[in-house]
Amino acid sequence: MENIPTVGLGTWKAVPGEVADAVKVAINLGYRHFDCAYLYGNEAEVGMGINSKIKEGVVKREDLFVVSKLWCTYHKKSLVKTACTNTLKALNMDYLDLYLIHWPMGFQPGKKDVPLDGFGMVIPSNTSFLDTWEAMEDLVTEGLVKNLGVSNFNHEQLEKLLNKPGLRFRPITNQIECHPYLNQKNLIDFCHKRNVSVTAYRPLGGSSNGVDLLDDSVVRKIAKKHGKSSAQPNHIPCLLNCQHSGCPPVPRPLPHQWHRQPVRERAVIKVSLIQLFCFYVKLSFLQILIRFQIQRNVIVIPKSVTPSRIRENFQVFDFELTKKDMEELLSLDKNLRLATFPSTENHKDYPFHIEY
Ligand SMILES: NC(=O)C1=CN([C@@H]2O[C@H](COP(=O)(O)OP(=O)(O)OC[C@H]3O[C@@H](n4cnc5c(N)ncnc54)[C@H](OP(=O)(O)O)[C@@H]3O)[C@@H](O)[C@H]2O)C=CC1
Ligand SMILES: O=C1CO[C@H](CO)[C@@H](O)[C@@H]1O
Repeated sequence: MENIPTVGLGTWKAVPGEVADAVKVAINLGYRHFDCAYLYGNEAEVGMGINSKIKEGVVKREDLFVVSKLWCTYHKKSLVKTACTNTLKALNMDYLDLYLIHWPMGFQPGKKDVPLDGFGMVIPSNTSFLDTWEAMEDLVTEGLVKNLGVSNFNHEQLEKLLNKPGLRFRPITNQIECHPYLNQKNLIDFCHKRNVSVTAYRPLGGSSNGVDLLDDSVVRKIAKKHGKSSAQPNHIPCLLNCQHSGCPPVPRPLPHQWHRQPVRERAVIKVSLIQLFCFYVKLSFLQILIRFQIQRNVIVIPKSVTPSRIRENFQVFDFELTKKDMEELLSLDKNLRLATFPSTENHKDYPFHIEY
């Protein structure tokens, strides 16, 4: 079983036109894991970003860990290979490192990704994820995919899959929503006990209809406490270019001295410095949420198309949360699930009717 790089780049809602550049920036910064899906409608652009870095010689294909997901309208055994080859064509790649069943629920095949009935509820297919898994296993045998996994599976569904008679390949991960307001402790414990890793999606509160975890006082407190904030002044360019004790050192002799600036100008500069400082500290708040997952042995795939954030989200290996920080973050749980997929609630395989 291959190791999945701990921090990957999420690509949901990363629009074509932005995402190829984001991927390139990420590769330059050291990201090696990319989380894609047919559903996100941007695999061709993600592939362009990755392939251009391979062409430049910055990375080799084998250095990367590219993940995609089988959408629900392709659960019929006869459609699984078509779905996978379409994804490979879009990405312009020969193989995937990991292919996930995106949801345990199969939908009626067709042009609509989420086919709905007159009541606005999803039209299911008569498939079972155990059968779908067999077709997924064929993809490994045929060399199109290196590893298999699942996403949005509850513990009973995962257990059922692990106990499937004649299982040829085990799922290596369960990709699930996970952040301090839905910490998934029980499901994570369950997966880890069965040697299935967990990948946290929406780790920062989500790309769409999310929660603002920056507003949480505990998250803010822990983030402030960690060197991230005290390290920030080094990143702040000195607006005055002076050597006043409150400013970071600058490399060359200075034309202007802080104490010689007019009072009004000093006030304006102070405000700018504070704003800049807050900007950086705010960014660092979210690093805490990524670090939180890493320290729980959970793989994490924050999404960003903003270069400074892509960088920030990867700078999470130079500090450690204490046991108390971890406990405090865990205590924030309020079972707040963001990705509830309400139109699928009546589906026989809807995963969220049981506790975990
Ligand atoms: N298996 C599944 O069913 C699901 C899988 N996923 C996967 O998980 C990934 C991550 O989840 P996602 O829903 O995207 O949400 P995230 O929790 O990763 O949050 C992404 C949002 O946070 C912003 N952001 C990122 N970094 C920072 C930062 N340092 N400071 C401030 N804001 C920041 C992004 O903005 P911007 O881009 O503008 O910088 C974006 O709006 C998805 O992209 C997808 O790959 C997601 C949902 C379901
Ligand atoms: O990956 C995904 C992106 O988010 C969607 C809405 O929550 C999910 O349905 C989907 O699984």
